[in-house]
Parts: sequence; C-alpha cells; structure tokens
Amino acid sequence: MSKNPSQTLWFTGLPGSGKTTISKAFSESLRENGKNVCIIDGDELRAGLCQDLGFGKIDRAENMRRAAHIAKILNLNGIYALVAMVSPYAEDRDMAYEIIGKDRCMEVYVSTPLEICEQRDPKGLYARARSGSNTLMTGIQSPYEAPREPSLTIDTSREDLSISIRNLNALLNK
Ligand SMILES: Nc1ncnc2c1ncn2[C@@H]1O[C@H](COP(=O)(O)OS(=O)(=O)O)[C@@H](OP(=O)(O)O)[C@H]1O
Ligand SMILES: Nc1ncnc2c1ncn2[C@@H]1O[C@H](COP(=O)(O)OP(=O)(O)O)[C@@H](O)[C@H]1O
Repeated sequence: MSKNPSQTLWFTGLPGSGKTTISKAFSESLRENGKNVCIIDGDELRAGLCQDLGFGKIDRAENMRRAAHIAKILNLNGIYALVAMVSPYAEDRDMAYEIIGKDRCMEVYVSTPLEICEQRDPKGLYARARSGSNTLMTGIQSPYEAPREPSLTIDTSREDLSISIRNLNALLNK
C-alpha cells in the first residue's frame, strides 16, 4: 500500500522528451501493483476533447484546465491519473495543481535537453518548426518554463527507463 496521498503525477517536458513513454511504462507498473490508473496524454486530448484548442498561451491554459479537472474526477474515484502534457507555463501548472489539490499532485519534470528532443523528432515537428511551417513550437518559437522544485526529474538521455520507473515507485511510496 502506498503511504503517499498523491494520485496525480503530472509529467511536464518538451515535445519528444519521453513523457508518453514513461507514463505508459509507469501505468503498467502501477497496474501490476493492483492500482487503477488512467493516462491523460496531451496528444490524445487534442485529438478529441480539446480539438478546438491551438498552441497559443490562452489555449494551452484551457487545455491544462480541462486535463486538471479530469485528473481530479479520476482521483476522487480512486484512480491514479498520469498526465503527460508539455504544460510549458509555470502559472498554468500551478493552476492545474490547485484544481486537483496540491496534496494530491506531484510534478515530474522530464528534463531531456532540447538538442536530444530535436534529434529524436519522431513526429517531424521540430523540423517543421525550423522550416517555418509549424509555428509556436515549444522550445523553438514558444517558451518552456522548467519547474523550479519538481518532485522528481527524469532526463531520458541519461537515465534508463527501468531506473525512471523505480524512482517513480519510490516517490509514491515515500
Ligand atoms: N507548436 C507545438 N508546440 C508543442 N507541441 C506541439 C505543437 N504542435 C504540435 N504539437 C504536438 O502536440 C503535443 C503537445 O500537446 P499538449 O497538449 O501536451 O501541449 S500543451 O500542454 O497544451 O502545451 C506534443 O506532443 P508530445 O510530443 O507528446 O509532447 C506535440 O506532438
Ligand atoms: N527513456 C528513453 N530513452 C531513450 N529514448 C526514449 C526514452 N523515452 C522516450 N524515448 C524516445 O523519445 C521519443 C519521444 O518519446 P515520447 O514518449 O513520445 O515523448 P513525449 O511524449 O514527451 O513527446 C520516442 O522516439 C521515444 O522512443
């Protein structure tokens, strides 16, 4: 049994930093330990519930507000929420943690450097941003404000996925 009341882990980091990969692997680990868990992924939200939103500052805030309310509902029903969103603005992350409840929420900073994310570029978004056909790309034309005091930092260019999962389990069992 986890002693920690936190039921939302909010993964923030640049596109391509590894948020989706980590949250999927961690959800499997939680399920193996008998937990109910749901991933809230920015890409999936934007394909449906948030398809009306773009990448300007106001729309990103609204995107996070909606995700935070989903996480809150899940938590109130005993379900862990793993949120994997770029969530680049510190004030919007704070707003989200207020909605969920600060005592229920932990921030995980996926700190993989921009150069590495840009080399990976699995969706070709950075290349499109550099050529000018994708504007407002986080890390290129749009800012990313790194968390100041995350509960955990994961740099996927330096740390094996299995170590990250071990550290996440340790965080929840603190
Ligand atoms: N301009 C721009 N900036 C950032 N991201 C972009 C952009 N255009 C498309 N994408 C793709 O959208 C995914 C980010 O969506 P999020 O909802 O997580 O972003 S945010 O939290 O509202 O900032 C993000 O997914 P991940 O790569 O999984 O992070 C990108 O694939
Ligand atoms: N721990 C890791 N080590 C090496 N590569 C990784 C790791 N995690 C993710 N990747 C790679 O980085 C790319 C982006 O990962 P993804 O999880 O989709 O990131 P995000 O959700 O932050 O955009 C993928 O090509 C993935 O294979």
